[in-house]
Amino acid sequence: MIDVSGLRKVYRDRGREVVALGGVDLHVRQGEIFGVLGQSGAGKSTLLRCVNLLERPTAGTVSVAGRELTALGEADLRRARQRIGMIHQHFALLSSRTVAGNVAFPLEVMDVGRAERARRVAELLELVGLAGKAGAYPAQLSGGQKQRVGIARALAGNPSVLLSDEATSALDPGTTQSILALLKNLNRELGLTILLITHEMHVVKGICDSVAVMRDGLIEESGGIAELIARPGSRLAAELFPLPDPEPGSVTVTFTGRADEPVISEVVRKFDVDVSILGGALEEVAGVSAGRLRVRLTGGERAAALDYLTGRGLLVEEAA
Ligand SMILES: Nc1ncnc2c1ncn2[C@@H]1O[C@H](COP(=O)(O)OP(=O)(O)OP(=O)(O)O)[C@@H](O)[C@H]1O
Repeated sequence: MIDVSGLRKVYRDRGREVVALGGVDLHVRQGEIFGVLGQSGAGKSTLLRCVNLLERPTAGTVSVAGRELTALGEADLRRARQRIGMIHQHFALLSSRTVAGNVAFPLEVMDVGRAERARRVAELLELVGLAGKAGAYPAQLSGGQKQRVGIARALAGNPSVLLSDEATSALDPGTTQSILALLKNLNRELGLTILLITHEMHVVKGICDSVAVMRDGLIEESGGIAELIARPGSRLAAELFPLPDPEPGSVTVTFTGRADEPVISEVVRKFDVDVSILGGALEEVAGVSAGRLRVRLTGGERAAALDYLTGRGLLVEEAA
């Protein structure tokens, strides 16, 4: 649905070149929620703004829903952008317009007639749970309600893709959860593809199917969440399950979706090893439980026990 290839963006800042994107490839499948995770300055906002060409890339191509945006002239690009919604950290609402007026704004730009506009605004406000707030002004709304208006406005043009620029970063934890739940619902019910950028792991954990980890203008790793966690040396796994540096001889076992299988008691029984637990963490990620356990295995048939764990589909990493 979104294909980004060889994307570079170089800013010129007081005679100096800043490489914000150093050659980024990204593939977001139709109907998925894809998170781009990274620290401040990693290049996330630049990447998002290049996807709808608010920012012109220095090099590379961007295609959305089968159209190469980087090949379009301004008029075609404006039309293509109507099918790409965007929501912002600080909502970007017009303070002089009511909730209904804000949601109607893109429909006015698209020349949608008055009656159809009113019907569509009512439908969108219902969809985001704000049916009773049509006449309120942004200053009279909570942060979560403002973001719901932002989401309704972003959906006005029936987009196939929604871009989210740190949409929950200005919200408290409870409100964040309700906005994430709304985004997940829209993704499921409308088949909306969502590309979101965030510096918050709990956003990724809560709703993303796939993730790319960015640093210094490059993607360090990307893929389905369960697949990434199971990849040796995964940065995502290290951030999700922070454990101290491994002691020599210790073993780190990473698992997804099998927390209730008694594998540890099995290896103790089958291979006569002693298992000491040194640390561990368990999380619900993308709807499945996943975790990391740091253990020391001694005695018995240690090597066979490790092979058995690998054979059961667990990632087994032994510290030298
Ligand atoms: N208009 C600009 N002019 C010059 N440099 C810029 C401009 N916009 C961004 N940069 C630089 O590009 C790099 C990437 O910035 P970007 O805002 O994309 O990162 P980010 O990961 O979104 O960070 P944050 O979460 O803090 O917004 C940074 O070094 C930033 O200083």
